[in-house]
Formats: sequence, C-alpha cells, structure tokens
Amino acid sequence: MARAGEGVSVTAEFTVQPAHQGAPGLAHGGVLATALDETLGSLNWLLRTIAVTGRLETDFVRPVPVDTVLHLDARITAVHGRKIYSTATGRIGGPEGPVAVRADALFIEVKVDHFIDNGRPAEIRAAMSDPDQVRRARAFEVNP
Ligand SMILES: CCCCCCCCCC(=O)SCCNC(=O)CCNC(=O)[C@H](O)C(C)(C)COP(=O)(O)OP(=O)(O)OC[C@H]1O[C@@H](n2cnc3c(N)ncnc32)[C@H](O)[C@@H]1OP(=O)(O)O
Repeated sequence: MARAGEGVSVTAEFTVQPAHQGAPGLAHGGVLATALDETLGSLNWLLRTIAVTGRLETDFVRPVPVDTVLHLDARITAVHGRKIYSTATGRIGGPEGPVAVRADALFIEVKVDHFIDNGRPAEIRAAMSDPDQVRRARAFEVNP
C-alpha cells in the first residue's frame, strides 16, 4: 500500500472577511492561526491519518488587511511514530508575495475514539459512517 509522508504539501486560499477582523480593517491573529491550523490539518487527510493539533507556533510577520487573500502553503517536514511535524506560510499579494504569517505544527495521531470519548459520540459516528469523504471531512472542520 502506498502511503504519503514527508514532503506532502497542500496550498489553500483564505479571503479575510470583515467578520474576521480584530483591529478595524485588519485580520484578527486568532483567525489567521485558524487558517494555518486548518491548512496544516488537511495534510493529515493526505496521510490518511487521524491526528489532532498538539502544538501550533505562529509568527505574525505583517498585518493582513480585510479583503486580502491569504495564500497558504503547508507541507509535512517529518513523521516520527505518532508525531507529524509540518510547517506553513501565508503570503499576501499573490502566491509569491511576502510572508505575512507562518506556523510550525506538531500533530499527534489519535484513534477515532479520541473524538467519541471527548466529543459528541452520535455526531462522530454519523460522520464516520458517511460514505461521502468530503462531508466526513467537513464534520471535523471549523463550523461557520
Ligand atoms: C476521520 C476523522 C478525522 C478527524 C480529523 C480531526 C480534525 C480535528 C482536529 C482538531 O480539532 S485538533 C483540536 C485541538 N487539539 C486538541 O484538542 C488536542 C488536545 N490534546 C490531547 O488530546 C492530547 O494532549 C494529545 C492527544 C495531543 C496527546 O495525548 P496522548 O496521551 O495521546 O499522547 P502523549 O501525551 O503520550 O504524547 C505522545 C507524544 O507526543 C508528544 N506530545 C504530545 N503533545 C505534545 C505537545 N503539545 N507538544 C509537544 N509534544 C507533544 C509527547 O511528548 C509524546 O512524545 P514521545 O512519543 O516522543 O514521548
């Protein structure tokens, strides 16, 4: 069986909306950290590994104005046992623009029981039995 590992990468775009602002006209740092976390987390789907964020170290390098498109690029740097190390950047002004935010993350592989034991079991079981992989993934994303 083929298995994705180190070097796996994803790109994503996140448009900063007025609802995402902290200071007037500027993105809230927590929302930017969420965008980084969600992009990094999607790497684990490519590994076909269930994992949770254990550590997320974020650098805020430039302010990100509302209506800006944040161009995210995330990749796995190492996999060691249950630990998945990954890194991401968010650029503004285009995919090759200056880095506005970056993060290094450590995800820890868990069993689905982690969510059943600590979350809402009925919803977790319903999501996991959904044959539609996209809907299943959406059940574990930030709710709008
Ligand atoms: C199909 C289903 C798909 C589901 C997708 C999921 C998407 C949703 C993802 C999230 O919502 S993440 C939400 C935010 N994160 C959390 O809520 C995690 C909360 N933390 C925990 O539940 C536990 O701390 C955790 C499962 C991460 C680890 O507990 P464990 O008891 O399983 O592991 P343990 O403490 O034995 O640590 C295992 C290894 O990881 C290391 N480690 C764990 N937490 C760490 C940390 N925070 N920083 C550094 N290292 C850490 C730890 O040192 C150890 O290293 P070694 O193997 O080398 O000894």
